[in-house]
Amino acid sequence: MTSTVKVKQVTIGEGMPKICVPMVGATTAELKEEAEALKSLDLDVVEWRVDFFDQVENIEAVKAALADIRNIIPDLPLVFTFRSAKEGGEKEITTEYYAELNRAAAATGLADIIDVELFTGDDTVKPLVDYAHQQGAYVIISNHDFHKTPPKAEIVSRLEKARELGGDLPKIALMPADAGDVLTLIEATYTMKEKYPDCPVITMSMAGKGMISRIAGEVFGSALTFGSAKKASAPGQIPVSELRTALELVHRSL
Ligand SMILES: O=C1C[C@@](O)(C(=O)O)C[C@@H](O)[C@@H]1O
Repeated sequence: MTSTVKVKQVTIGEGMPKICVPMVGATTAELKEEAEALKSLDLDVVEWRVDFFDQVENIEAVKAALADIRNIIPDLPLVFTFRSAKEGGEKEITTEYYAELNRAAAATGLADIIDVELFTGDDTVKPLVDYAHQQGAYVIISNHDFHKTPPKAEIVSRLEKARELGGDLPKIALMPADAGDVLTLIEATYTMKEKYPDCPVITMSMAGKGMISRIAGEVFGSALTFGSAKKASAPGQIPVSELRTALELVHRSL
């Protein structure tokens, strides 16, 4: 278990939360255009949301698009994410294909971090995490609920489970019904920070009410935050430049 995750020139889990921008293009042409546009933004990490890609069911096409993206942004840390429909993503695929897709991405060596959904099932998650590590990739183990925020103990237990399964970066994104739910997410984040200083976590409360959680990570213990470029991949994300300003404001006050 590492205490920070160092990817290329970026150390996640140290200092200001790192800004991650999702790429949501549907075609290779759109993805290339998006990757080009990212070069002029003040960001730290890029996430390819491959569930938006119209050829996601063709592994060779996915690998080719990954290589194209890599060519355009060779030096930026890249997260490979297939977000399933049940966790707020664009498409549903079989568990078998999910594992195959993520293994193929890890094997290319082009993605620095692979996002694996916690609730895919331990029998799939554990071997996938081990395989990604063997290929030299880090792993985010993630969970999303676009409808509600569970109690604090449940949030902590999911993040702990992600850590136990070998996730380098446990992650959870939850929808708040009210401001109390935002506090619950933040409290769970702080508990993880206190209990496991060796394990950076990524947390966010979504939509407008949850936005505060996307800028307060340095105080409460979330190591990475998602900002939008052209199109947000989840409710509550704010544009990268505003996000940087807010993170710097918090940072300077500490
Ligand atoms: O898991 C996450 C977090 C996220 O859902 C958000 O709320 O910012 C955005 C997704 O692209 C990413 O994979």
